[in-house]
Amino acid sequence: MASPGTLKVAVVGTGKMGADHVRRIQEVISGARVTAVVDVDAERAKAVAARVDGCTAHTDPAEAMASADVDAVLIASPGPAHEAALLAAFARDLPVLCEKPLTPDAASALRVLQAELSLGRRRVQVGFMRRYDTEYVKLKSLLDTGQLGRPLLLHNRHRNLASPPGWTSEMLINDSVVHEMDVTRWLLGQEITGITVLRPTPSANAPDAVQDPQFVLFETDGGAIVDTEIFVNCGFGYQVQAEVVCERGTARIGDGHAMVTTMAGRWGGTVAQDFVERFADAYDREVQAWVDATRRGEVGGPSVWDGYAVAAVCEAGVRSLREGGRVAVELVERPALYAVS
Ligand SMILES: NC(=O)C1=CN([C@@H]2O[C@H](COP(=O)(O)OP(=O)(O)OC[C@H]3O[C@@H](n4cnc5c(N)ncnc54)[C@H](O)[C@@H]3O)[C@@H](O)[C@H]2O)C=CC1
Ligand SMILES: O=C1[C@@H](O)[C@H](O)[C@@H](O)[C@H](O)[C@H]1O
Repeated sequence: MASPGTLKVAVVGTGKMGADHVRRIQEVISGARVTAVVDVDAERAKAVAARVDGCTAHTDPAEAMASADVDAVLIASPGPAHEAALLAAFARDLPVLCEKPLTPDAASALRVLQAELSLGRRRVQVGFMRRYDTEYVKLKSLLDTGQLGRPLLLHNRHRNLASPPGWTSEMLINDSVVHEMDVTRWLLGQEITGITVLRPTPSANAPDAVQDPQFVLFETDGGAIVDTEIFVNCGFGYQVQAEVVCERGTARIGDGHAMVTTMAGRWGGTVAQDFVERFADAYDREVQAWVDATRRGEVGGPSVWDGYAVAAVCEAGVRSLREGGRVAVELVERPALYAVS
């Protein structure tokens, strides 16, 4: 039995991330429990619900949100389904943690932004979990002290073991580099104004017709240049690294290994195999922060503005990938509701 004040959460989408968030809420974090799960695949929803005491299974997000036993929503369905689920949550004035991307394109992200603006207050935290990762938090704290001086360059590397079936060249931008877009804006406190996607010869290990790797350049309104190598069939593991070059020094994250062993004339560690392993702590802290803020009646973390700004960069990035060359990023004026993100 949950204690009074426990947040009753509906989880929409019970695939890889949704099922992991259900486990996290039930077994890892405090202050919340899962009371409903939703999936268009009814059998999958039932299987996940069966593992949680008192949890109901649904195929329609709006039906689950109508339950008196739900007071917050975690959206972990695919990006194209997010807008409908977000609008259903707004209709019930429910707080939301929405997995990235907020929505798959700038127009739909702007509709969500307008809908939240018409509520007059923030209801959504967007799931850019790197903002909760210990290493990224340390890097951000150091940059914010100003000791290193002005950031001039940011180098990112983002490697996945292998792309899942059905992966496309555009998904390297929309599903993967979307994280570097968010951390660039967050770490530097600057908006991205232009993007260029370069296409090296694809790896022989990339599925047919998938442009992998890609090399992506951002320019920012503060004059920084940011590069990201995205390689989703690197074949050896999951690796995310970032190095900021500033006027008086550099700072780099992502090389850490939990343990280094020395044996038989060699030393070394292991490489994580996927994001669930690499960012486990970050997901825990992200969901705990959402639960804690929601129970205090507050909303924090990455906002709908952040989701919209990144959606606009993704859209420009996909155009650059398809047509070549630099594509400018155009944003609407930032509303006062999102003055601090
Ligand atoms: N923060 C991160 O590092 C990561 C975030 N994600 C994000 O999490 C979300 C889910 O991704 P995965 O779990 O990897 O996908 P998945 O394909 O494993 O699971 C998605 C689930 O949603 C269900 N679904 C589809 N349409 C639905 C709808 N309209 N309503 C309810 N359920 C629906 C599917 O049947 C499936 O069970 C995506 O937004 C993705 O971008 C995914 C991986 C890592
Ligand atoms: O969000 C994620 C996935 O959707 C995406 O496919 C991966 O490339 C990212 O590393 C992961 O964090």
